[in-house]
Amino acid sequence: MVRLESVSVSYQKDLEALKDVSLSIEKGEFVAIVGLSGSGKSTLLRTINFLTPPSKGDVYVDGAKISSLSKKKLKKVRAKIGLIFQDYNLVDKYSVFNNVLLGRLAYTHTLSSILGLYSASDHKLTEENILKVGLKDKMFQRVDRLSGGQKQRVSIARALTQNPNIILADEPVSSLDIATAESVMDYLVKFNKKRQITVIVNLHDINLAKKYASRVVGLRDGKVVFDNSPTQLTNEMLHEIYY
Ligand SMILES: Nc1ncnc2c1ncn2[C@@H]1O[C@H](COP(=O)(O)OP(=O)(O)OP(=O)(O)O)[C@@H](O)[C@H]1O
Repeated sequence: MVRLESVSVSYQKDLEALKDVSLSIEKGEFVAIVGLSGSGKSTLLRTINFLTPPSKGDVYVDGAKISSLSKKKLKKVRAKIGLIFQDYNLVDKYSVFNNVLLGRLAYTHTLSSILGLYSASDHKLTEENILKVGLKDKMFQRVDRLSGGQKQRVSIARALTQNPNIILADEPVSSLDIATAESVMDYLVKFNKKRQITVIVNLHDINLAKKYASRVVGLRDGKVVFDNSPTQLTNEMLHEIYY
């Protein structure tokens, strides 16, 4: 489903953010990427959808080598990858409904999207996904009036509206208190299990990674130093990743 073959990323000469990373992630996995600040977690996620091109190595998504794709084909691959960010990335002045509807953007003709012309099935899907994240009563409220946890549920609903095969989430719960963070993680796990969506999530909090992920990848200075089940995260391994 997602394969990185000897991927390195350099932002500047003599500074590699990722160093020879090879990973293979199968459909339906729930993978947490952990590591210190600056270890390369965001770079790894951005490399998967080609927002950051690798300077060496290859990335494959659903069997397609993404560096070789035409613009049109890359857009198609990206349409199937939902993105969730720490700062939600919502349009503040839009309602919950209109933010979630934006998940259909990649499938909509540019002119139609400018004119706000989405199909009846897009509207239906949007409504269904808002209900699935428990925001029925907020459907037509502006998102800037919502709490952080509610905003993150809107961005999950928007990602779902893409009908994604993969969700990439970059520190999705770092701004939230622990109870709210867990409720957001519960939603991610629910959709991972129910719809077999592959979830790859960067997490600061190792306890959340242990609790929710089926696999943990530990990065240190751009290298993979751990790749196993969370049950294998011994003190020695934590030391390897963090100290
Ligand atoms: N756009 C950029 N230009 C130059 N250097 C960058 C850029 N983005 C990241 N880096 C550098 O690449 C390295 C990895 O950064 P990255 O953001 O991937 O780490 P991270 O593990 O996600 O960190 P954090 O947990 O703080 O978000 C760091 O040394 C960082 O300074």
